[in-house]
Amino acid sequence: MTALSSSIVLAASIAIAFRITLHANFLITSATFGFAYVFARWILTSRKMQGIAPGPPLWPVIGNATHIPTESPWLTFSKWAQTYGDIIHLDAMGQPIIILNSIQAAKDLLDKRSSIYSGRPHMVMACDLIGYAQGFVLQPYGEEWRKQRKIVNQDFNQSVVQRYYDVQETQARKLVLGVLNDPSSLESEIKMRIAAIILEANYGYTVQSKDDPFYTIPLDAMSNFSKATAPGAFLVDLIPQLKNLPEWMPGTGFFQTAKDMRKIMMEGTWNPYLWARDNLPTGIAHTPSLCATTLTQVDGPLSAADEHSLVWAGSAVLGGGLDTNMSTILSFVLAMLHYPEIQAKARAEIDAVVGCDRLPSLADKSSLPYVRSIVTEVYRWAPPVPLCIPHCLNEDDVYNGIHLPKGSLVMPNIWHMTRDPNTYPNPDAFQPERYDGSDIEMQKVTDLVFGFGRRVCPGIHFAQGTIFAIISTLLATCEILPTRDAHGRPVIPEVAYTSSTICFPKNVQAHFTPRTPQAMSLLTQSIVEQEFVVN
Ligand code: HEM
Repeated sequence: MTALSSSIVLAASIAIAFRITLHANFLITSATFGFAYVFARWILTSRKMQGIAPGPPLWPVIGNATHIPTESPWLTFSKWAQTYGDIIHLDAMGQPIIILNSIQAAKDLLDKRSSIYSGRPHMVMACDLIGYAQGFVLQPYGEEWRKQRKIVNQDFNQSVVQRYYDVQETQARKLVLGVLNDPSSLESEIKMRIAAIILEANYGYTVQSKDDPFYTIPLDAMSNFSKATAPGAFLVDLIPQLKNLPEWMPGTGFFQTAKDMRKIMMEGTWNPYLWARDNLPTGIAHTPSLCATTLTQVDGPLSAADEHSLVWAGSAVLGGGLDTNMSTILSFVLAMLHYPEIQAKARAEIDAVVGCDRLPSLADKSSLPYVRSIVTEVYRWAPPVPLCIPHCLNEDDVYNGIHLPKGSLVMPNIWHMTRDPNTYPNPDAFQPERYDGSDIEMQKVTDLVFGFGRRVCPGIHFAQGTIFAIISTLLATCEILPTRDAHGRPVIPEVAYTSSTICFPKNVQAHFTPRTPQAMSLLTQSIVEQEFVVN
């Protein structure tokens, strides 16, 4: 029984006793027993007695509910590491949460014991009432999750992902032209171009404009996903029994909200897939794509079960790939505003390797170690998913003598790991030089930032293509400069982040100017050529 439910039982018994008799002695006796019960339970559930990891003091009933911060929790968990160590146990009204503050613990548990650490939390509103658990980000560890992961892996694994380089380069160039023409469009341009890459790779579909419903409806579905999974947003997640109430009952507006969100989710997930399925035989849907790979592997139509897996795998790619990539590019722009000298150094490398007569491409990646170091330093300096996506522990476990209870949410604090001053001296500084051009050192960062074990990000290689294409094109063709205030003074945004699972730097605005007239004409020319090829 959870602390919450046992305390409710206790409170109810006291209330009944109160009604039965008003005898003062009885009341005093009940109150004394009640207090003794709560106190005894508190002692029994104390950390030492349970053998659980250290953490802030546990209060009866609520546990650590009032200690868990809502603003940038990774910063508080990082500070707590000094007091409580690498593994912290929190209790949110009966829900155990384990924070892993060390690389060693994360690897020992999430990588090496991944057979029991690969679940995901179950959220009533998002999973049961709306249906988001059909996509594999929230799916429990099991057969359907495995099937969808396989579909994504076969299209985005390291050995085949080059097939999307053209799309990534083209959209990177369009993005740069877009911000050169209108720097105020930075955020919307990044979002649109990253979504365009994913929609091409998923469905062979070319986004027509920022109003295209194949682009806008999935975005609405993703924004609803964030709302539905925000901690504490829906009471039904705290009291799951509420989902059994009749829908006509006052106070059950969450049923209608769930229906509205479900409709948007279904449209955003199915419509682009149905377009791809219908347009593949006519050649209108481009290939290769994730859908084309699976659809062309069978003679005739897919079974309903296989079609379901394909549709939801595609949806998870968009869900997993859009905000993470967007956050990375915005953090890059922010870093370049704070460290302009790094732009100059990167350009010198690009000019020496690529020259001025062509644009950089993904084929140049292996010859541009400083640009690769910049990309890695962005991941380290501002990991887009600072607390990872929580894993769920499916069995009781013991690690270094610490009891880790079944059902715990396990959160590796990636932010803390990439700021460890022993590994990364002066960790707040953006210093691509710290890798000394070594890919082994850079990989140590990507090994953290893309998650752990069997749940590790399946889009890691695809993401790295998109990010490198955009960053190298921006560096090769533009000066990234601060905007100016009314008095002509440069405005450099402070380094501040939202508190969401995928965090974004706040208020990033910049001014972009072409480095040379030649850079501008190379960009325009490459788009014209690409459109000629496609048409
Ligand atoms: C900078 C870019 C990206 C970063 C930093 C990133 C990071 C992450 C992280 C930390 C996780 C959680 C891993 C875990 O639970 O241990 C994850 C999961 C996931 N990512 Fe990415 N990701 C990125 C781009 C992408 C892209 C482009 C795709 C599309 C192919 C993608 C698809 C997914 C999916 C589907 C999952 C859920 C995997 C599962 O639950 O089994 N991500 N990502």
